[in-house]
Amino acid sequence: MQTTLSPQADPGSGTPLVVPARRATSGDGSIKTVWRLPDGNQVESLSFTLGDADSHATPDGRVATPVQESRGHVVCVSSQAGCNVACTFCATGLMPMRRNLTAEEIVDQVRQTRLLEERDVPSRVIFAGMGEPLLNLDEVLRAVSLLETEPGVAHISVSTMGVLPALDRLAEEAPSVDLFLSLHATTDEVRDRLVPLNKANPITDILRSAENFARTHGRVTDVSYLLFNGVNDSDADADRLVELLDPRYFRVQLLLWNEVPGLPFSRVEEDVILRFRERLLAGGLPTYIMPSKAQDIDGGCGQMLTEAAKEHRVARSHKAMLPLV
Ligand SMILES: C[S@@+](CC[C@H](N)C(=O)[O-])C[C@H]1O[C@@H](n2cnc3c(N)ncnc32)[C@H](O)[C@@H]1O
Ligand code: SF4
Repeated sequence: MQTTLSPQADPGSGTPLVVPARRATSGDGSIKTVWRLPDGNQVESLSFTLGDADSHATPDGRVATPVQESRGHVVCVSSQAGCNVACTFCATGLMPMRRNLTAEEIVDQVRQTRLLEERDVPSRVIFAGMGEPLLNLDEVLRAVSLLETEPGVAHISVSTMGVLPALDRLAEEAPSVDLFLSLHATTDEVRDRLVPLNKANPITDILRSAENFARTHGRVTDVSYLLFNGVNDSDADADRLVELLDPRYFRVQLLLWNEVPGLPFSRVEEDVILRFRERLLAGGLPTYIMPSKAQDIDGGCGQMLTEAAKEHRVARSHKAMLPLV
């Protein structure tokens, strides 16, 4: 269900920096909001609940919730309007990079979500909406310190493609943050084609930095792995992942791709993701499947702003760059 909203001022905290332009509620209860920024740019956030049904067994029989130890309400915020990393599978990557968000605009996505939604305050905020947080690190670090004192926010996570040396700076300056590293490939050859900044930040380098992050913080790093049909879903990929990741420092969250029309990828079937998970578990690597949220309302980052994406699809020529499948 999608609704168009008029901007509303919040009498409690002055004029909001982000105002809801559109909202859509999924059958699974997730809510996607398109926020209008003061200069007219737009970004998206997603709020959802993690429950027991979203938990998965680890190799030793323990149960791990997908977003570290947090259950409850999660708000996924944007840190940039657009993203110039231009990952070849991502709707946001198809858009032009407009600008970095300020720390206040990032935090206001959480505050305004709390005001709009009649549910508990978010227990976790995750920087996994539009944009690459490490390419807006100063503002993201300021936002993290503001969120640390925000009512009800118990956990803060940053999801990144891995940008060096910004990742090392995040480890040093944000000890409260949990890290999600978006890996999505087990060889540089494949990752170069999925994530253009891999050429400057190859797998070995970002994993070394992420391992250091986990050691420094005393918490495991979650490695996000999106499965693409015929691209990165083989048994050999699973075995390479086991070789690459030390289970003392990493665990894997497997994800299904939200289809973005026009992009040359396809989502794997459920039996493939289950087989892949079993192979990682057999190799001793803690692994869980992150349930897809908001499938019925274009839940993937940037997907509600796909009109903008379509305009720029031809100009960015992803297909020409990427004869992957
Ligand atoms: C949108 S990104 C934002 C944070 C950061 N830029 C990153 O890439 O980790 C958050 C996660 O969503 C994933 N993602 C992007 N497009 C997706 C899609 N269409 N379906 C599922 N996940 C997607 C990314 O790979 C990443 O793991
Ligand atoms: S996946 Fe992340 S880094 Fe890549 S284009 Fe999308 S938002 Fe940017």
